[in-house]
Amino acid sequence: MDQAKQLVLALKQNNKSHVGYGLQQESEALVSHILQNMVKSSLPRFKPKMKNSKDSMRYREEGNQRFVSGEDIEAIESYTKSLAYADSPELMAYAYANRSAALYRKQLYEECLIDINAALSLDYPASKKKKLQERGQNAMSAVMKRTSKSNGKLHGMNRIENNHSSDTEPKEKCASDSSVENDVCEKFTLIPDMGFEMAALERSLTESNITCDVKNCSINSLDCKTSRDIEIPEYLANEGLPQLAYGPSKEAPSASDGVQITYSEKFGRHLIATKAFKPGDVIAAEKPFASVIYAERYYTHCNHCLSKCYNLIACPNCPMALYCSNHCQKLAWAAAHQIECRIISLLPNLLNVDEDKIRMLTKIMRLLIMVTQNGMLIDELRKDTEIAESNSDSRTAGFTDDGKLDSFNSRSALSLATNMTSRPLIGISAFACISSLAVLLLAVETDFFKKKFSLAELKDVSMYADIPFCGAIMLRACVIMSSNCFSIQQDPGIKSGSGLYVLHSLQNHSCAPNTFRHFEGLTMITRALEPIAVGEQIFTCYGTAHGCMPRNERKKRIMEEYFFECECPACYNDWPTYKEILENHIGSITKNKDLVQKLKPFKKKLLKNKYDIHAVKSIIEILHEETTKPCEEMIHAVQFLKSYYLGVDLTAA
Ligand SMILES: C[S@@+](CC[C@H](N)C(=O)[O-])C[C@H]1O[C@@H](n2cnc3c(N)ncnc32)[C@H](O)[C@@H]1O
Repeated sequence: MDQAKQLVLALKQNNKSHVGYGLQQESEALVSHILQNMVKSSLPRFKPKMKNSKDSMRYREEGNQRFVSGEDIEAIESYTKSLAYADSPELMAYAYANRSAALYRKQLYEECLIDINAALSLDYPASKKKKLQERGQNAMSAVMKRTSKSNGKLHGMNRIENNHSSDTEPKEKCASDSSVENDVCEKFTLIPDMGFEMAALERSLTESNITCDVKNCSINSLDCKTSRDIEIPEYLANEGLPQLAYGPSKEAPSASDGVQITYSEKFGRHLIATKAFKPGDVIAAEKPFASVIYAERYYTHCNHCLSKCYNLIACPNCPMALYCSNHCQKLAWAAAHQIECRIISLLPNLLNVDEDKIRMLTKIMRLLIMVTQNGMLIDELRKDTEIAESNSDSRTAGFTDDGKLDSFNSRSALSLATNMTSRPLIGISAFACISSLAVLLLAVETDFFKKKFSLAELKDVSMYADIPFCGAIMLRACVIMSSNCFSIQQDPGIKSGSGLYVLHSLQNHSCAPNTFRHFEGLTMITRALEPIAVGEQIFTCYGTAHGCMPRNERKKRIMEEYFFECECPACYNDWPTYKEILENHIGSITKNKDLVQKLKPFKKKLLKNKYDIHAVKSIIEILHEETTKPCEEMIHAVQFLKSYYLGVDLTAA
């Protein structure tokens, strides 16, 4: 048997627990072996995607064509690409100016003004400035009109300050005396030329002394949200921030004090209710330990906070990372991008645009960067790994010294389920190759290991213990992330990235879960979908809801991706899909006169006010008590509850 296969088998067979710890030595041996072979073989040349005028002009032209055909949103995306690839102030200015035209036509006037200011502050040709300024005046009038009409708060203002306005620039005189309009003028003054700021920006990024603290990065990234404010429906804004039912748990502060971490052979670690939950109660609220944007959202969403943004600004070095604000850009640089910047632009050429591999590589590299704080804490991580590996208790694996599962602690993050024993050899081997490639790129392309190595230096990789150590951490990251990551959906139906949420990763799956999740910024919030009694397990759904997928398909997917046989009530009893239930009125209560009578007052309340969420919760409680599933009315009621918190149109529910 060849050596690599033996090493993979050792990883599967020596697996001491189902969680992340206990495999460091075996993982290092496997990664070292692959690395050694990679270094010996003739690797393709690492050729990065760089900013360049040809691509910038090509995307601008693409944007122009889309603009002419009336496809404004698509044009905005093309102009954003043009901006990302621009390698001169002039090309950047063109991209901003053209994007402002599409934004103007889309009636996104505030965003339009931001881009006009950006173009004017760069090298926009003097001969074309007049037209741009005219557009700016028109956009400004439209904003003023809109603002005085609503007399409300103006959204999106921070970004103009964050991005390109300058306090030192003279402000244009206001045409009106009204205080709202004065405010508008203050925020949206068209600025004259400010010169090219790229060098200054780069300097400020490099010199930035923002510490790489996961907790703070996440909190700050929420602060930068401006466009989100507009999108949250008023009824939700009035609800205030979601509060954990019963307050935070002492053992797992991101969870409610009404749940407990438990372990069993059958379920591994999981969450059990120790107090009763009502529909809508918040069971957990958590920011991600690490999150990454999906490549298909590079030019529509902020690389750091993952929010949708029409005014993305570009990383000065690479054409792949764009941000909603300078604030997010600085946080991203400090947290991980200073290392990743070089690598992400290599991947498309290196991995032949295999999206799954690129996605996994970016995720594991991000996790490594976070757990070692940009490579500064490798020794500390090594010591901590030893402490963590000495705990053989599956329930408390990865708990901190003060006995907590901490959402922002590396030890806790690296303790999540790996499914190593159940994985096919080929899957582990593929992950080992991706991890070896990732650590090799870090060693030869960045200063992550304090210096840049040449390939020749790495012929005997055992001389540099940090390299196989970090490669092995990334191998663990592969298996952890493939079993635990959640897609992040800040806007219903739009998955903008993927996040590792430590506490949420302890939730097991059911195709008929008793909870649902939604996002506020990067924070994931889990709420009870129906009453949950003391002693019941908290279940989430891993993307195979019984209503939308037939049983065989669900079971196959769950087995292939999560390695267990789903025995939830929907699978066990082969419940029909939503379509079948609704078409055939399965479990309908219409013939149960008493129950219909009981629900009447709440339905009346809802007819009066479709946002009366208390009435919906009462209906769910009554149906939960008095019907068996599947039940047509229950489907409507829980759909309504979900839609309410997801902020989607309630009339469609
Ligand atoms: C995100 S983790 C959930 C927490 C996990 N039980 C643990 O021990 O950390 C996903 C893994 O948990 C296990 N799992 C999830 N739902 C399960 C269920 N309903 N029954 C049995 N195992 C389940 C599977 O091994 C799955 O790959």
